[in-house]
Amino acid sequence: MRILIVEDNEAVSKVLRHLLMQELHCEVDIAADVSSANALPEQHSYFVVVAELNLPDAPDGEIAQLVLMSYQTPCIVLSSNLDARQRKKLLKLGIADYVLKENRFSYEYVVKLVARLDQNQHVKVLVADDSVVSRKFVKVLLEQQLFTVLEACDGAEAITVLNETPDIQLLITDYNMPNVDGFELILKVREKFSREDLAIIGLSNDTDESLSARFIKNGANDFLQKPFVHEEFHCRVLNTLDSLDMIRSLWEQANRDYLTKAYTRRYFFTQHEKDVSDAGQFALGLIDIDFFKKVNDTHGHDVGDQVLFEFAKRLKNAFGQHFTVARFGGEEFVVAFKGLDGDRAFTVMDKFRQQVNSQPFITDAGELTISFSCGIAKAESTDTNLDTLLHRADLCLYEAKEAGRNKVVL
Ligand SMILES: Nc1nc2c(ncn2[C@@H]2O[C@H](COP(=O)(O)OP(=O)(O)OP(=O)(O)O)[C@@H](O)[C@H]2O)c(=O)[nH]1
Repeated sequence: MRILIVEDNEAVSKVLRHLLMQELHCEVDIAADVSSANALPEQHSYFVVVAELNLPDAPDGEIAQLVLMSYQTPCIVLSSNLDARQRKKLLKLGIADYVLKENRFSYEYVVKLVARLDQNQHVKVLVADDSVVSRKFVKVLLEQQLFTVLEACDGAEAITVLNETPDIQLLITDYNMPNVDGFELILKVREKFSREDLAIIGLSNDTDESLSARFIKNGANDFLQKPFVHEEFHCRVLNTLDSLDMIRSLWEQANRDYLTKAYTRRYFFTQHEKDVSDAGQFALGLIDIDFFKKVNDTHGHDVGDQVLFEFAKRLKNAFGQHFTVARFGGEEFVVAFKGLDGDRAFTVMDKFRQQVNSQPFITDAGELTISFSCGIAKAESTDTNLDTLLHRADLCLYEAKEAGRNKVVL
């Protein structure tokens, strides 16, 4: 990512360049005025231009138009003070945002904004509104922030689009729509998409003051009364997406192991507790890497970590697409073979065992040959919980270790 700063105050441009390079690891060019900036976009392609509003050779914000029209690049405007006329003009032009140079937080905000714009390129937003004018207006605002925007003319179409495009992260929906209105839409959507899957913002020009609370009680994350100003819209959208990121990150921390990114014991139990007593086939494999302490003792903890990471990667590649792969702690892993009987689980696990043992692990200490032992237990009609199944798998694992390791025991 490459960024251009057009700023005549050297102290400001240096601080900004330092922060952008440090935080976002991007390349940054600086121009002190428009005439020196003009040559640069021919040499480089810029992700965004951060430009001062009043430059020596462009004293009235002409730079913003130049960046948007000639450079065809998103623009963040910096200013020491912005009057109402200039603000209106800039928003109408379609800048990504403006930042008032008030204190050091202003520069941190610029960095956060650039990072968010970069992320937004991969974020899909669905706008559901029966008014074409209103829908297009919201779409333009979102595209200024580099979001990919999909449209639906009512709630029914919104549901279809969401089902066809499950990676949509944000739904912005109007209240009054034919067929399926905003409330009904949210209720239907929340049956399938949880708060960590999809964020929702409600919109309405209805004057009923209970609307915002009703939207949020029905499952929306936020609500905006129409007509709204650009800045409020952008802030609400960004706040909502920040919260979504935070919820997802908490979910990841609770459900994925930090080192190997395999699922945690907690996720394993919440996901599979019921499978034990269900009518379908269910088996699990409890895995323990052999002589792992020796890897640590001989080559150090970091090499031990590399082995764990690579082992989990191989496990996920082999089974992760269809089955849950979890790290229970240390060098112990579990695979939940939902839909497989014990014999089939044994066969696939034994094949994996042979692959692991025959393909050395590349580590900082060179190539290491790794083996593991595994106990497989299948669910019986008398089983009522995962612990009893895990206990049986553990007994089989013990047998595999006793029999010399590098073995799978059913
Ligand atoms: N590098 C690293 N080591 C870990 C981690 N968690 C646990 N260990 C180590 O894993 C080792 C487990 O050793 P043991 O339980 O004695 O088992 P083993 O050496 O694999 O021997 P067997 O299971 O009997 O074949 C210990 O040395 C732990 O310190 C981790 O996250 N990283």
